[in-house]
Amino acid sequence: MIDVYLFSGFLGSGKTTLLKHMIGQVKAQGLKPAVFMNELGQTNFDSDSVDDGVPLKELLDGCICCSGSEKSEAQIQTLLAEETFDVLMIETTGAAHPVEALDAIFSPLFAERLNFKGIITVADSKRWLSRDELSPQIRSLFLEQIRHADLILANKMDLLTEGEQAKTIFELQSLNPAAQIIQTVHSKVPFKQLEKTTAKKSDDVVKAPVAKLNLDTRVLRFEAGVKRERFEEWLRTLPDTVYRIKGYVPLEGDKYPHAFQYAYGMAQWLPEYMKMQPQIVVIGEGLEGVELP
Ligand SMILES: Nc1nc2c(ncn2[C@@H]2O[C@H](COP(=O)(O)OP(=O)(O)OP(=O)(O)O)[C@@H](O)[C@H]2O)c(=O)[nH]1
Repeated sequence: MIDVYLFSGFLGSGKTTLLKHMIGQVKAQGLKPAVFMNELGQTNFDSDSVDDGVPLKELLDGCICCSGSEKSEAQIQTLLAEETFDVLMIETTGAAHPVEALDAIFSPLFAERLNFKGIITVADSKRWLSRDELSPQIRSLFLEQIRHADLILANKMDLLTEGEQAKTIFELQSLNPAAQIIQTVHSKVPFKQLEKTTAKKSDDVVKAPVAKLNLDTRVLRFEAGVKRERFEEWLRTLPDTVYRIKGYVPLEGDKYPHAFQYAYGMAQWLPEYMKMQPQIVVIGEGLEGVELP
């Protein structure tokens, strides 16, 4: 399995700086890193930070979250098909909600190959102290990135007085009591600290991991084809806390499993012209009782 780390954090907080350190350290351990970068603009200036020889894929001018997640999936799939590597580091845009960015990683296509290690959020400590100046929308994203982290780097500590440093750590910890917080300057942290990070996991059925707030994922496999009606009936019985389903559903009588998407109670079926693994990933809270019909 390939370990996957998701780097989150507000614009300019120090994600690319972290990426550079991590690439060096991963290599020094004799492991091979690969990088997936997401930029909102059409050009990725940060890609120069990635050494030659490190497999790199980019999603430009779109967000890894929401509408961009399918493109991201395709890019990650290409990376897996074309390259051999041990660690995948994903840098999201500063505008991405970290939990939405997980969508691309939780694809059923990768369930057997990717081991999600967690969300590492680089928090700009200086900005944290002046967060009240941000617009409510941006502030809320800023807080979400910290709230959902498995590991928080309280970065840019060099710009704070001792008193401000203590205040920042206390406040960050109050916002996300479960996360480990490390104070950093220029995102300097040993890769070993990241390796210790684990995203919350559920039972054996879970192949993909979990973000905070009890978000679980389950991979459910089909043994045989199902009737579409029966499957849609089953969807209606799911609790509201199932936020997302995607994968491939084999329908009785059809040659190939259909591509299937479900979000906000709405289902979408798409024909598929290749034999994909008949399995779906379910993402939500309280998924213990969720079984296929
Ligand atoms: N003073 C100070 N500057 C830092 C620190 N960490 C990063 N920087 C600087 O902050 C700027 C932004 O750092 P990046 O690593 O590019 O930030 P980013 O999160 O990748 O930025 P985006 O990709 O635009 O979201 C750079 O000029 C860094 O040198 C730090 O701990 N202290």
